[in-house]
Amino acid sequence: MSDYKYMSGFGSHFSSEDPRYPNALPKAQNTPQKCPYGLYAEQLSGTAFTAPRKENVRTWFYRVHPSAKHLPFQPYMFNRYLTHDWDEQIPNPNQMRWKPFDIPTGEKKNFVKGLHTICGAGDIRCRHGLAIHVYLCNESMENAAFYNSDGDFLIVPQQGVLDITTEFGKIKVSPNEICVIPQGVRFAVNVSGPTRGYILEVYDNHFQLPDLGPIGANGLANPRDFETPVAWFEDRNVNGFEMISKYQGRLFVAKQNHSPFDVVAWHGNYVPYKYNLSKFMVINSVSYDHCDPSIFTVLTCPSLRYGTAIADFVIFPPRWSVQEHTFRPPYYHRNCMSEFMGLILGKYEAKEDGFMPGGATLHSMMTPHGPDYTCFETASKAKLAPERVAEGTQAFMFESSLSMAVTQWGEKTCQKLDEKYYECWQALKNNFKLTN
Ligand SMILES: O=C(O)Cc1cc(O)ccc1O
Ligand SMILES: [Fe+2]
Repeated sequence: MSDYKYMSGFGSHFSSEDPRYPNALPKAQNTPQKCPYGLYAEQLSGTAFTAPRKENVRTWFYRVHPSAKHLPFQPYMFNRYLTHDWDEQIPNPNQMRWKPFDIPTGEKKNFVKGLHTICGAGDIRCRHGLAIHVYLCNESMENAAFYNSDGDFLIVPQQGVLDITTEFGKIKVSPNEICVIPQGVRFAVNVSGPTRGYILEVYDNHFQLPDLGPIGANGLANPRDFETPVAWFEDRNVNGFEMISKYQGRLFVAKQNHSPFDVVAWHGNYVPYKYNLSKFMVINSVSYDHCDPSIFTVLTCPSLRYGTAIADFVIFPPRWSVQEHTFRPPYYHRNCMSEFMGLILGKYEAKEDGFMPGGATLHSMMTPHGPDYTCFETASKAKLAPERVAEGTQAFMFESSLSMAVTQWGEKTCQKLDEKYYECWQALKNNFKLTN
C-alpha cells in the first residue's frame, strides 16, 4: 500500500499546498505582484486558452524557480528505440503475438532509457495519432526528469512498482494500477529492481471517462476512485540536473542547476492521476450473448468523429459470467479498429497458452482473430452455470481507430515476435452438418 497522500476525483479543480508551507497559494488571484514565500507563479496549459470551458484545463504552480531557468536543449543520445517513424517496416497485416519483453539484467537502464516503441500511427507534429511503448528498466532516474511535449502517457505497470515524483507531488503505481501523466508534466521514476510495463501515448486529446448512456450516473470507473497527488517539493541545488524532453518524437536534454520538483503549492484541473483497476465496477450481460468489450472501457481519448476513439483503454477484469445458451469467451471477429493487448497478470480467457504476462498481441485493422482451438472446443461444450472468470488475472486492450504500424524494434530487434502464433487457429475443425 502506498504511503503517499492523494486527492480523490476525476476532472476536479484541486488546490494543494505542501503542509510545511501553509498559505503558499495566493488568495483570490493567480498572479500577485509578489507571491507568498517569494515563489514564482507559472501556468501549465493543457488546452488552448480559448478551449470551451467544459474542456479547458490548466494548472497554476507556485514554485521556487520558474521552469524557464535551464541551459539550451541538446539531442539526448541514450535511447535508440523510441520512435515515431511509422515507415521503418513494410506494413504487416498478420496477427502478431509477442513473448514477454526482456527486462535488461546486466546493463543498467532507467525509465527513459528503457522506452521502446512497438507500434503507432499518425503525425506527431499535427497532434494526431498514438504510439504504444513498453518500458524495460532496472534503475531509478537520478537527478533527471522527463516530460513529453507530444501528448499524454497512460502508464500500465506490469512488473515492479513505479515511485513517481511529479511537479504536483508523489505517486506510487503498482501492477494492477495505472497512471496518466499529461503532456508537459515533469516527472522522475524511481524503481526497485526489474521493472516492465506498457504505455499508451495519445497526441490528439486528453483522456476522459467514457459516457455511460443508459448505464446511468454510476459504474465502470467511478470518478471518486481516481487519485491525484498532494503538493510536495524540494529546494535542491544540483549541478547538471538533466531535464529530458520528448519533442516531436525525439529526445532532448537541457541542464539546470536546481530540482524541477520545487512546486510548493498548486491549483488547477490539469493534473496527473492514478487509478486502481480492481475498483472498476464491471457491467455485463446477465441474460445471453457476449457484450462488446467497450463495456469494459476505463478511459478514452476521443477523436473528432463522434463515438470513435483515438484510443480506448479497456480491461478484462475478474467477474461473474452467467449468460445462458451462450458461447461465453470473446467471439471471432474482424474489426475496423486496431487492437493491441497486454497482460498484467495471469491468463487471458480467449488464449490460455502463449499470451503471457509482459507480452502482447496486435490484431490490426480487419485482421481476423478470436478464441484459439482449445478455447473454442472447451467453451462450446461447457456446462453453463454462474462462474467466476478471469480470477486473479488482468488483461487489457488499447483499441484505436487508427491503423498502426509496427516499428523495427517491435518486429525485429526485440526478437520476441512469436512466428507460430497463427497456429493457434489451424486446428479449428469444420463442424458443418447437413442437419441440425
Ligand atoms: O480480441 C480480443 O481478444 C479482444 C476482444 C474481447 C472481447 O470480449 C470481444 C471482442 C474483442 O475484440
Ligand atoms: Fe478482438
